[in-house]
Amino acid sequence: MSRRDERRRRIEGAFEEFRAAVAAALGNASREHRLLADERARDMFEVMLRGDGVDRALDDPLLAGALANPLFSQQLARALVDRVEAFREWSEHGPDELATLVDSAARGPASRPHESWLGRPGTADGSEPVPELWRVGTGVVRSAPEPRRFPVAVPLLDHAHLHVASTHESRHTAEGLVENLLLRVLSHFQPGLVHVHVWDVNALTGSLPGLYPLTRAGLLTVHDPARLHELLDELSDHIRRVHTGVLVEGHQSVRAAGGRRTEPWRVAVLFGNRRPLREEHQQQLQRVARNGLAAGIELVIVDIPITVNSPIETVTIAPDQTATCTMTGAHVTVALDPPFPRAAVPRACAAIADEREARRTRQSTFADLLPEHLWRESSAAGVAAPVGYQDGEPVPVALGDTSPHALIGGPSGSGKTNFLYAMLGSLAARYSPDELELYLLDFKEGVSFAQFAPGRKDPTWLPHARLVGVNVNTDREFGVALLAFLSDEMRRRADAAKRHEVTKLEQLREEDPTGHWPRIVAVIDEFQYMFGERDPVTAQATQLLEDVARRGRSQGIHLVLSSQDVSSIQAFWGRSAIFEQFTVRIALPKSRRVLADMNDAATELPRWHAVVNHESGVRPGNEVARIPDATARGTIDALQAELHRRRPPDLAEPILFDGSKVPALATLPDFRALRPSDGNPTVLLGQVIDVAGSAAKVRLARTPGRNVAVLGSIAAEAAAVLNGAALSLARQHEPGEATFSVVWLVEDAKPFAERLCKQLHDVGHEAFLKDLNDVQQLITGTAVGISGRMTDKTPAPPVPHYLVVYGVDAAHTLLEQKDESKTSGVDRLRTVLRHGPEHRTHVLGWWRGVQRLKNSLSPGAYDDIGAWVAFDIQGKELLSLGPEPVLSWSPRPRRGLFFDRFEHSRPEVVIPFDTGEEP
Ligand SMILES: Nc1ncnc2c1ncn2[C@@H]1O[C@H](COP(=O)(O)OP(=O)(O)OP(=O)(O)O)[C@@H](O)[C@H]1O
Repeated sequence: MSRRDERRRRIEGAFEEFRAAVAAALGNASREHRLLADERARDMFEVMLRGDGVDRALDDPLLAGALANPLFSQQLARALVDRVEAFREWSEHGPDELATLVDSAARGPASRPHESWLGRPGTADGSEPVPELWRVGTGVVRSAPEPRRFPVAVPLLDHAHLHVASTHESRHTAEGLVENLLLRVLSHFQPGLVHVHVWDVNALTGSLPGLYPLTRAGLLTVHDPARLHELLDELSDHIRRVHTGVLVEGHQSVRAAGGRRTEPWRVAVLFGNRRPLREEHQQQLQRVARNGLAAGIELVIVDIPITVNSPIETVTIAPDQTATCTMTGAHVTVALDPPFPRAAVPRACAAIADEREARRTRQSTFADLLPEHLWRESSAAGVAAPVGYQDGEPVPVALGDTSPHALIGGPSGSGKTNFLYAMLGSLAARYSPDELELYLLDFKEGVSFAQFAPGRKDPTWLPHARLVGVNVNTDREFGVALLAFLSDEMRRRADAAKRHEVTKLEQLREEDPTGHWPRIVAVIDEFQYMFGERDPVTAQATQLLEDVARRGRSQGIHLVLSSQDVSSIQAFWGRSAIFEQFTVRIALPKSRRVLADMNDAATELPRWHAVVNHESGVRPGNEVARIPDATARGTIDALQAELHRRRPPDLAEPILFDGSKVPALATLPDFRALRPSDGNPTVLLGQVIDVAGSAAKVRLARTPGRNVAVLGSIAAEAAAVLNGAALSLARQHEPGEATFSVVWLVEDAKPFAERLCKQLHDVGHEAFLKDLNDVQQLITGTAVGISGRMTDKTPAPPVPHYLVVYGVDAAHTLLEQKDESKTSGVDRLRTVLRHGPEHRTHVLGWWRGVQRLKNSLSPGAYDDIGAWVAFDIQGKELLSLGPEPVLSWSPRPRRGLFFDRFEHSRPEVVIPFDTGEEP
């Protein structure tokens, strides 16, 4: 081998070595690199797997290779285990919990299989909670490791509208879904409680054919494709009417008003073609959607792109007929229930229509007005109750802040009293006496409200009644008294509200939850009597009526005025401030002027019907109702018996004001409250006309003028006042502490005087019966005694002395005679009248007329008679003794006019007492 070859071989060898060394080095690096790359690929795979979710990864074709690669099998296995773990809670409990939830929130036809209800009309009357959910199909969580099925249901009526979006391929599934839902709803409630409207942009007929039998019962209306505006107008009108009629302020929806539902639901189904509606329709539909739920309007919008600003549930149906809905979210695939059997649907609808017709033609009774459960409603926001029915639907009357007062008109015999009974019964059954108080006054000759107070035949009474006035037709003052009472109560409530820094009763009730703040409904039947004359009573009544009508609404005080003929009531129509407040108008057949001028609905009204209008009588507010018989036996009387039985044990009986009754002195609270005392005694002269039934009082102070005169020709009337006065004085003195001189100067009065003496003796007092023979001596003796005390510098304390004199004027001739000191009896009487009161000597005298009083006393002496009660004397005769308002007084049987110069600016009417057994 040459040296050259040798070197080459060595070089090559060295290179070989180098290459081997380099190769070895490079081989190491590449292995390292491969390992690193594998690790990184595994990490990235895991990130992808978990980031997008195992399910999506499993379905992703781009990842198919990676998923099959054994390199990643560990990561895949770990992610699958974790997924099962994550779903464990859901898989074990979720579907079952959902099933239970749907079961409880969607009772009966709302979720049960159709076999158990389809074809049987529903019974729910809306007073029970309405199902919150309605079943549409079965759902499954696509990604769950073990796909378990659960029922899917959506909220409807009162809770949410429904939007269904389908494709051309799935439209028939959408129609099936809508039909199923409508059948569930229609079959849950009593026929008539749900009305369906259908509008289809593409078809006059054709959509939802299975429901057509409902048309004949008026439960399905199919609208012309070209007339969507008519349907939308109808729905808008309905919302407005419900808002003014049934939704008294604060009632959030029709479901709150009056227990049993008073308004049917209206379900409007609109089928579109996936193109937007015209702009104006779009806007109107949005308005209906916004305000409809509270008014009982449910929109089912199919394939109309629209956004609405109110709760709405969306079901989206894919071309493969699977659906998703907003209720369950994007991960749940819903298999919608198949349509109910073709033949069964029209049969079921026919059954509903038949039942509805049967209900409509059936005469509704008083019992139908009553709720299933008594006394469940709250009057915080107002009161509402059905008063009758129209086509089987209840027609309510609502009184609240927005419809504060009601005016009822109807000629005699048209059923006004019956209407009032129906209304009062329906209200009293819903609201407990703690929620509602009734003040009932009847100016009719009859005694229509008497039955609400305890009577001899029927001792039960209506627990809500706080006052019942009957036979008040001649006492218009009682109307004034009631209005004055309401006005005072209104002020009391306003003050309480102010203290709590609120303005309305509803807020006051919230602020003062333990307070007793019921709504007050005051009914005045034949109220026009109050305004019958041009006199101070009418003036006062008008002023008070205006006060209560304007300000009662926010204090929960509501007036219901009824009359045979309201057309001529000046106080009413002449004062817009009054009648504008009477937004509820109820017109019975042939009534005039109760409704607005152009609204003649009452003329056509059949017997026993009423137009109920909550919009001040304008035509669109008309609702016609047939009023059931509420007067027959077993109606209002039976309800009253039941309510009476349930009354709270400490509830007082209503005050009964019976104009034909004579108040008994002995039982009068004001009389029983009298006790001996050191102060000035008070005489009770009769009962004034007020809500409390209080007595007319005169305080016998030790000042001039504290004598009392009775003026009139009838001894019995005079005696009722004088004896009542004397007996009330007797209660205020210990026996023997006062002297009573009882003098009869006319024969008619003798028995009354004798009886008074006996009654005074019976209670331990000294009473001296005197007559014409003794009168001169009595007057002289008394006058001399008084004069003596006046000159005496240190007189003994005076002994109270009451001279009860019947027929003072009869002694005039006798008293005109002068005695040895040249002083006449008339002068002595004057001394007694003038100076007696300061020395506790008071005259309670009867003069048989104003002229006789004037004749028997010198002119200045009239001033010494500070208080008087006049009976059969015309007002103008009394003008010399009292203020100008006496002029309007015309005497009436068993009523006196009372005036106390020290206390009154105007006289008051009094009812004389029954002071004990007749003589
Ligand atoms: N809805 C009704 N269904 C059956 N009978 C009725 C109905 N309404 C009233 N009646 C009967 O008609 C008669 C007259 O009714 P109601 O006394 O209510 O009339 P009114 O308008 O108050 O008459 P008036 O002013 O003369 O008393 C009564 O006998 C009553 O029972």
